[in-house]
Amino acid sequence: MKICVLGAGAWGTALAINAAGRHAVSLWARDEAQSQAMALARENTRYLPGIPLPASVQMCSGVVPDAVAGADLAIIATPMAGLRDMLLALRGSSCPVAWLCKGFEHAHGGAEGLLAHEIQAQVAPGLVAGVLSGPSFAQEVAQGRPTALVAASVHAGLREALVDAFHGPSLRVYANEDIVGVEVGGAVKNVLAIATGLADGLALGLNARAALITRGLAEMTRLGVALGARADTFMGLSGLGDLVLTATGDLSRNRKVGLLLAAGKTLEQAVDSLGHVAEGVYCARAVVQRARHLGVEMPIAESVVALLDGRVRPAEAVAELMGREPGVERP
Ligand SMILES: NC(=O)c1ccc[n+]([C@@H]2O[C@H](COP(=O)([O-])OP(=O)(O)OC[C@H]3O[C@@H](n4cnc5c(N)ncnc54)[C@H](O)[C@@H]3O)[C@@H](O)[C@H]2O)c1
Ligand SMILES: O=P(O)(O)OC[C@H](O)CO
Repeated sequence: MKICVLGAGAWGTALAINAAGRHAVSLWARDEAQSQAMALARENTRYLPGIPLPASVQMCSGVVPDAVAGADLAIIATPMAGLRDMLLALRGSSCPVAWLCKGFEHAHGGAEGLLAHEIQAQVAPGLVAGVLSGPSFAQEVAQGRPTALVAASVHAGLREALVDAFHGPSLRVYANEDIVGVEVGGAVKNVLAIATGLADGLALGLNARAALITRGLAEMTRLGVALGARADTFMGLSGLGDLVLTATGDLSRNRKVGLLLAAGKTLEQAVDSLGHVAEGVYCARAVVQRARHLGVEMPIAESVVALLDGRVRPAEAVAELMGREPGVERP
């Protein structure tokens, strides 16, 4: 199969490396200089240092439709901020497309922040498209360490193409029809990982971490179901699986943001120090906005937004959550 990966950040590079032994893989970088440097060094020194780029991965840059010409599958590996433009560039293409981004689009003006498949329905409804998600740190996938992903789409052909493309000795790819649930899980876990990082940074203890993960899963499920997802999707890889990984794994950029805020860094300092995107920072407001619109209660996500907006300090966010009225346990 010919696979074109659009975006040479950590995750696009890792998946290109993983698939290279089994498929013809090209890796597109928007910055031509970065593309040339990677072709020369056979390494992504900026986003995935220390991991060799197989000789068979072809680096490219330039016009997107030219890059995907002749490909059997295009993978959009940009952050959510780049997805709309990428889909616009691919509008009219007959190549099946999957995105890897996890978030809601940053809400602009009065408009609501959209999930990836909602953006696609708006700007490129004719594409055969879907998402590849699940608990996966780029570094581990690039090193060939065992990982399980989920391929979600309403198109059976796209789900099968993603399994054919990436299922292999170190990657298991499960198919799922519930694209809404898979995307909501991937987006909301990033916001919750900021909360867990914060709690761990404040040394609140393991009980607090477990409480945040469990009640966070309930928030994620409530929002997802209100948006049309199946509740059981949140018990799967893109729900509980990715939440546990991101909330507890120190490779997570979103968790790091929480840890840094707890250590007294400003949001700007925290984000600048990462060198990578932390999608939770950009989609937390959209999560809360969509939840409010649907009448869904998301107190943990609300606290994360208050913190990111500078309306409360870390200790105040915790006090606010603990001071809520007692309630009945339900998802
Ligand atoms: N890194 C991971 O472990 C991982 C795993 C699963 C999913 N994801 C998701 O994949 C997406 C990409 O993450 P990443 O880790 O590769 O990010 P990264 O920060 O490592 O790299 C981002 C890449 O996108 C490019 N980029 C940035 N803004 C862009 C824009 N507006 N338009 C086009 N290109 C742009 C950058 O030049 C860079 O090549 C995110 O949504 C992330 O949540 C990441
Ligand atoms: O580093 P993070 O927090 O963006 O998380 C990376 C992946 O989404 C984990 O599945």
